[in-house]
Amino acid sequence: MKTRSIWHNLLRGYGIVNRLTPTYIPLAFVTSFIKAVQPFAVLFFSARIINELAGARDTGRIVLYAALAVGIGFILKALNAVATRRIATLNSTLWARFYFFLGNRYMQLNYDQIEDAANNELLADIEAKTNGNGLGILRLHWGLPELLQPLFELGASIALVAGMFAAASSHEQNFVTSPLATGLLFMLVLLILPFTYAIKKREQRILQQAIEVNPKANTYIHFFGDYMQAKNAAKDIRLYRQAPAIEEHYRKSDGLSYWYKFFDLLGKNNALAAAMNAALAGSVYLFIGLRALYGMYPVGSVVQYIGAVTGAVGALAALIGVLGNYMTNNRYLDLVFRYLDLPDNMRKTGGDRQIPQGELAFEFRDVSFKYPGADRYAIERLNMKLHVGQRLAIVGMNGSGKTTLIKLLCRLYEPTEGMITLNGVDIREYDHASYMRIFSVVFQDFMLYSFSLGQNVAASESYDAKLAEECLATAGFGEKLKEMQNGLQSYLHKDFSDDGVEISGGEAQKVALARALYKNAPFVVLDEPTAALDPIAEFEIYSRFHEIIGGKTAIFVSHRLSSCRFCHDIAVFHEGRLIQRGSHDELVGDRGGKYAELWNAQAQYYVSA
Ligand SMILES: Nc1ncnc2c1ncn2[C@@H]1O[C@H](COP(=O)(O)OP(=O)(O)OP(=O)(O)O)[C@@H](O)[C@H]1O
Repeated sequence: MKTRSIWHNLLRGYGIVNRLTPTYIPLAFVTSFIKAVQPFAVLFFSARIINELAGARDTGRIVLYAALAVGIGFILKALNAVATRRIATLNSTLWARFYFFLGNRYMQLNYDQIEDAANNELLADIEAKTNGNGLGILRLHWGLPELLQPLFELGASIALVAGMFAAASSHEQNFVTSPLATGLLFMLVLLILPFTYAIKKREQRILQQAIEVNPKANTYIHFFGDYMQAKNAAKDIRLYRQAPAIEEHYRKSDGLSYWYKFFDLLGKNNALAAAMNAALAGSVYLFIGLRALYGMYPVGSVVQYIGAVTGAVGALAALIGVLGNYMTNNRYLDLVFRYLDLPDNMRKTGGDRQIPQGELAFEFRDVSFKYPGADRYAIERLNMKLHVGQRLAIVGMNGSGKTTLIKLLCRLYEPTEGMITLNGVDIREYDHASYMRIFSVVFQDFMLYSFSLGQNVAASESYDAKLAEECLATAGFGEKLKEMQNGLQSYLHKDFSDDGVEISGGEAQKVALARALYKNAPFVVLDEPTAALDPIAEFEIYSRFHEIIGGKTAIFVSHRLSSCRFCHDIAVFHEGRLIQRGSHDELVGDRGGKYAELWNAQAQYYVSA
């Protein structure tokens, strides 16, 4: 994929830095300016003081220069301290803000984009390059003072060295004092720059190899870093002795040899740069010293010009390095922008129709669906109607397409062929957000977050406590709630509170059910809602199922066929096809049918020997 121009990426990247840490850019300008100018201000006044000492010796002036040097130095230092403190706070929060920014984008992606491995790999790559190597947006953030400071230093050096040229024209006595000699000195300075450029370029090439040598290296480190500490992996790690396998992956994934090469080169380059700088500084001292001997400059100006010329060279070398960094970083900025520019399918396909008032009826019209990259249909030519108030149970063997059907209904995926309609209109024509409001779903792999119980039930920061308690009681969590010291305010898990409560899998399922009830949507979809419940809790839920669901429509996926009996209507799926539909008695009566086969297979465990 083509990398976008560095200017485009820089502008967009700094736009993001500004959005994440709004005062950072002006503060970076202030601190860089102060840091750059401060030594030159001291240099300037020191030169004036020496000139006075060597010349007119006017005490008043000397005191004035000293006072100005100290006063300006003090003001600059104080300003710098304030700005630097603020910058340090912003630096420490940027990382978190950036991850929140990436996470927010992730939440906006369409579900099929999340299940797309390429998108996940892209995100892992961005996180790894950001976290492991400080590249991408973070690099722009850290890099700004590195860019600005030498720019200001260059400006200040040029301002201080200007007098050197003015003096040159009026003092020509010999070669040393001639303008040609000034020109040669600058040629020497300019000659060093291409060397510096070549050195930095090589450094950047090796750095890039080190970063790219094993594109998965950081992804592995990231993944295993999380996995090794994941609470829900702890049991498997111990029982399947996964630690050696993890170590092996870690070992394979390291690209250390390139890093050694990079640091080795960096050391050599630094030594070479130091030698070049020393040679240059020597030449500058000699040149300016000789000119002072010929009376071309007052002695104080020697200090000023030497400081300014060497400062300018240092600033130029630093700028070359920083620009190299920016160029290397461009491809990592591109990764971030590729991720941010992933198409917004969810909004694009959503029309703006509002959900009709009154009765709602869904229809699957010849719907087929294949997961991206799959060669087999997960749902094939499905024709099915669903009316308000209906209780539909969906049964079938593992992998028969039950959960996929729910994902299609909830618009997490779009049909590959055919369409799903609501009151005769393609569901894609409805406004996405209002469409989502008509479903309360409990998925098999539901998630609760480590916030308070009440916030979990309401899925929001604030909640109606009475309603939350009622829903919890209806879902069978009433007794447990009474035991919880802080009631609805009890935190689940200990991530955010030491008093957090650990709940069992079945209790969590009850909370998830309460969350679905709290939402009070007209369609309730329950995918294996009682798989983790004990037999008594399960019996309670099913015996009160009609009371719990009320006038709502319920779609209910379960492997426990006995719990489907209360549904008016049972749909049997097999290999992605709807193969039977009817009441329990009708389906059991069809002795050669799949339902009877599943029913009999399950029933035999309950028949006493
Ligand atoms: N994200 C996915 N990508 C590719 N294929 C998938 C994905 N999710 C499910 N499948 C495949 O689609 C088919 C139907 O899966 P689905 O989850 O709908 O089955 P299910 O009837 O709900 O199964 P179970 O009873 O085990 O929950 C299976 O063959 C499964 O392997």
